[in-house]
Amino acid sequence: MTLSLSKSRKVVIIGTGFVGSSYAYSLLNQGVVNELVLVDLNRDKAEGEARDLNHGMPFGSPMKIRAGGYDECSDADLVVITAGANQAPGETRLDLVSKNAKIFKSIVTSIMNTGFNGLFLVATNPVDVLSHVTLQVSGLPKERVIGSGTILDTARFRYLLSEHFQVDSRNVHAYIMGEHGDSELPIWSHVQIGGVPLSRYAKIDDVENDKEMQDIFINVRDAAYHIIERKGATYYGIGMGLVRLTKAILHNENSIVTISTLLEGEYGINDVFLGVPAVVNENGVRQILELQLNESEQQKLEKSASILKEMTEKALS
Ligand SMILES: NC(=O)C1=CN([C@@H]2O[C@H](COP(=O)(O)OP(=O)(O)OC[C@H]3O[C@@H](n4cnc5c(N)ncnc54)[C@H](O)[C@@H]3O)[C@@H](O)[C@H]2O)C=CC1
Ligand SMILES: CC(=O)C(=O)O
Repeated sequence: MTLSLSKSRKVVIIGTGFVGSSYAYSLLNQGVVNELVLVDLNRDKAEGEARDLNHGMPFGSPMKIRAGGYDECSDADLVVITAGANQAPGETRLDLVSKNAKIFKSIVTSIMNTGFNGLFLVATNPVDVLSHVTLQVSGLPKERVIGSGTILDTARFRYLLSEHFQVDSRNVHAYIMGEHGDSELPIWSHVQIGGVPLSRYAKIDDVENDKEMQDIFINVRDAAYHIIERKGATYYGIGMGLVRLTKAILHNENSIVTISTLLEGEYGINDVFLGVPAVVNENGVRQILELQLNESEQQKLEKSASILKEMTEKALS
């Protein structure tokens, strides 16, 4: 169902490559915003995408789509950053840090110079580190800088569990937390199918050490590598994940989603962006959910945080 948009909602996408254009296409299909502006270093690319998307308008919901410059950010509700380098086959997300941190410092400065006073949603990798760079350069309150974090990994996890157990993925409740990357972790202790804890549903005593469950997690963690080897990039899943977050924000949904946000003592971790479940609404991150993790999950989360902290310190220096 398409929601009626009584309130004007303007989104600017910075970077109209695979991810930015997939997000735009998904926004048009789901009728989430009134106004969408596409900005790219390659102005022709943004212009071409805007024209192509506009030709789908009679099949979607009425909205305004155009290519533009940074000045369009001055009255935007949400700026979504998908600009920068993506991984070559075999490259990790963290390998992109120096290239993309430099690009981000310039992009975020240009946006703030327009007087922008909305929310940032960051998808470029390494997303946790670049969300922190965005927070620092923008000077905005922390709740207004959101990274897509582990929203995609969580979706992959729910999908693979749903395939394994042959249950609709919307009835599988599960979280991937930590880095959007190699040190991420599955929160097995909180996986539920239709409200039934996984160990009970699947009759597995030690879920965390079960070979089939471990294989599912490895396929989640390594999904991007598998796709990049085959088609060069991933973009549909994250495009839809970004729309989910856009709806949570602009429609003030108070939804619980796994995003990257600055931790200040939650889970005993300080001053690092990482993926956690949080309540998101039109003001941004309202509240981080503090799940009761078991000892092994807590240790893995702390390890992931320490890897990100080291990378972030380098990127911010
Ligand atoms: N967070 C997530 O779950 C995911 C993140 N990604 C990340 O998204 C990013 C983008 O990936 P793709 O779209 O595949 O790359 P792409 O190469 O197709 O597109 C990047 C776009 O950014 C533009 N760009 C570069 N510098 C710019 C600047 N200073 N200002 C404006 N535009 C600029 C380029 O012209 C290009 O159009 C990568 O870092 C990738 O790793 C990709 C998939 C999932
Ligand atoms: C590329 C990337 O971050 C992903 O597909 O998870």
